[in-house]
Amino acid sequence: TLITNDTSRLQSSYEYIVVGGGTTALAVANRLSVKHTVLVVERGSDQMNNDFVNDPFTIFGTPSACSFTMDAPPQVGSNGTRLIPLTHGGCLGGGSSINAMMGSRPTFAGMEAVEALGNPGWGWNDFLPFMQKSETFHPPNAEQRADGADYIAAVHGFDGPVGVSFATPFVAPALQAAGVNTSEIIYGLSLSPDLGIGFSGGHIAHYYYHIHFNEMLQADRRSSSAWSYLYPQSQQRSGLTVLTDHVVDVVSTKAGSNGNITATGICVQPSAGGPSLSFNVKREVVVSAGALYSPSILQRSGIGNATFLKSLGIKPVLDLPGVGSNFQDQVLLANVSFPLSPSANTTNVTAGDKILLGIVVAHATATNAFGPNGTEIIQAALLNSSADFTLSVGGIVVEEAFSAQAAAMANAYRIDHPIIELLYNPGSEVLQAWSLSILPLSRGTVRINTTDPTADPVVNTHFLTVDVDMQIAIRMARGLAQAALTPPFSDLLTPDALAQSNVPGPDATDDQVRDWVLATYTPGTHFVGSNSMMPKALGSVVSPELLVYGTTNIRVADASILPLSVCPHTTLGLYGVAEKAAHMILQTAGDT
Ligand SMILES: Cc1cc2nc3c(=O)[nH]c(=O)nc-3n(C[C@H](O)[C@H](O)[C@H](O)COP(=O)(O)OP(=O)(O)OC[C@H]3O[C@@H](n4cnc5c(N)ncnc54)[C@H](O)[C@@H]3O)c2cc1C
Repeated sequence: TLITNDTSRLQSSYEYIVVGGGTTALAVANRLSVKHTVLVVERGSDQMNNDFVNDPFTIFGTPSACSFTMDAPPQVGSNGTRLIPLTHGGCLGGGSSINAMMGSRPTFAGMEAVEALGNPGWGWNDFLPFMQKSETFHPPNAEQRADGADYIAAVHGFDGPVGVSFATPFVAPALQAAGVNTSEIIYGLSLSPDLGIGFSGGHIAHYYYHIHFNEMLQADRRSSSAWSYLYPQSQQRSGLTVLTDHVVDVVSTKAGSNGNITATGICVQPSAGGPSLSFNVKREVVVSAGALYSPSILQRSGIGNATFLKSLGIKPVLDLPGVGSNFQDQVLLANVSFPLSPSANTTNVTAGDKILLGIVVAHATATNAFGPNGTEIIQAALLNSSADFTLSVGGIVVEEAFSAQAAAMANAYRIDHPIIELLYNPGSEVLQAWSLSILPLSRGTVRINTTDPTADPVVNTHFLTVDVDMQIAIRMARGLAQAALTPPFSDLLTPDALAQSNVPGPDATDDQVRDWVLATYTPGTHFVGSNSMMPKALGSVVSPELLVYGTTNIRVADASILPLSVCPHTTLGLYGVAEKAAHMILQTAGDT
């Protein structure tokens, strides 16, 4: 594999061009380049030898050469005042080179909802084999099993590129045990044998991570898509060229006789500035720049809302109003730290210097979180939600997109999709409990405001603008307070830990909790949906084959295609998307 930032080493034409060198992109490129020439173009740099990026125990959130943040402007869902930071990965590996490596998957109920939105072939049973193809799962060893880890072999893969394993040794067994027991009490849940079984029903689980812990494979290294699909000796491809430090400006197209358009290549420029240059494509262009950037590339290429594009001086080649709409993310209550009791200051609780996030997690269903009628309460709230605000801001482009998604979500909750994730983090001075909403209904937009390819798009998140999302966020905050007051987790904290944390106590009114949520929440950083896969009549962008509607050979393969936020954490699901995308592309090429 040739990885370079020097364009003089490149050919002028490739069979496939992959736009972006991130999580999904490198997996797609790996599979296509077994038999075909492939060019990957990544805006960021190659950080292969950067130990800070590779080390899975680097303190999460520390800025790195791969970590970038843009701000969403203040809006209703942020009290009209706060900027909302949108952090993303910007080197080879993309988000997988900076993320917290928590290895969850979408659920059975979630993938059924995706399929029900007009996407045959995307239900759990069809999708699972693609997730399995991507992974080498490392079963827990005797020591980890003794501490509570378990797995179900039938749902895993054992010879894919991505290393997935429990931490070795278990990070902080005493905290994990406390987190399990407290979550059992708060949500009435029990320990699952494996969090990747598409679980129906809420559960508690010990997290596994996308980390190569295995000495034979790669010891203690982040299993980013770069370290899984690109760098290892076993993954070298003579047909694969990766151009770094170059930003893709547009996909060049020509019109066909039947009204469809066909990609002929791409136009790129050095990320640091300089003259543009073009590459031709013989077969397909795969846009994989992530949910924040893929819509921008389509928009610059003249694919999007024609009126909007004209307002920026861009000649529309395809009027596809859904490009950049249906953007969504979960809401994370993460500014929550509880002071550690001095008596609990042991590495069994604090994890010493090997801190990983979310070492134990509870996935609560609506019934677990809202009581015996929880599912009916949330279903009614979803089905009675008004589309007016979301339609007015462009979060959806046709009203039916909102009702169809609300109905698919309501059905997922009927099956028993989780609604809240509660997770516990170790630490030497404080312990953290965080809470993540999983399946929001609020929808935002990603739109360029300039044709400069190096500029960030404007992302209007519109988080928490649909009331059901706020109801869930309030329940999330209540769960955090309960955790701080419920033994055995509370036994690890100082007696005044809840007051010190600023989390509203049990006596706070819903209005007080709402205010705290609006002042405190951050994005889950699992951005999806901005080029959604749904029927075109719902104002969507790609078909179930991931082809951009109205094109013969432009596919999108990244988090932007997910119409719903069905993954508690996205990465392992996105490797499934990548494997499925590559399979469909190779089918079109007649290779499978
Ligand atoms: C801080 C953080 C923590 C997270 N923690 C977890 C976790 O614990 N577990 C989990 O499963 N998920 C986690 N995620 C989410 C997960 O990492 C992302 O959802 C996933 O990486 C997105 O993959 P993608 O392929 O859609 O896009 P990305 O991986 O973002 O790849 C897009 C790539 O395209 C490049 N690009 C963009 N525009 C252009 C252009 N014009 N030209 C060329 N290149 C371009 C970008 O530089 C980037 O490398 C986290 C994310 C963040 C940001």
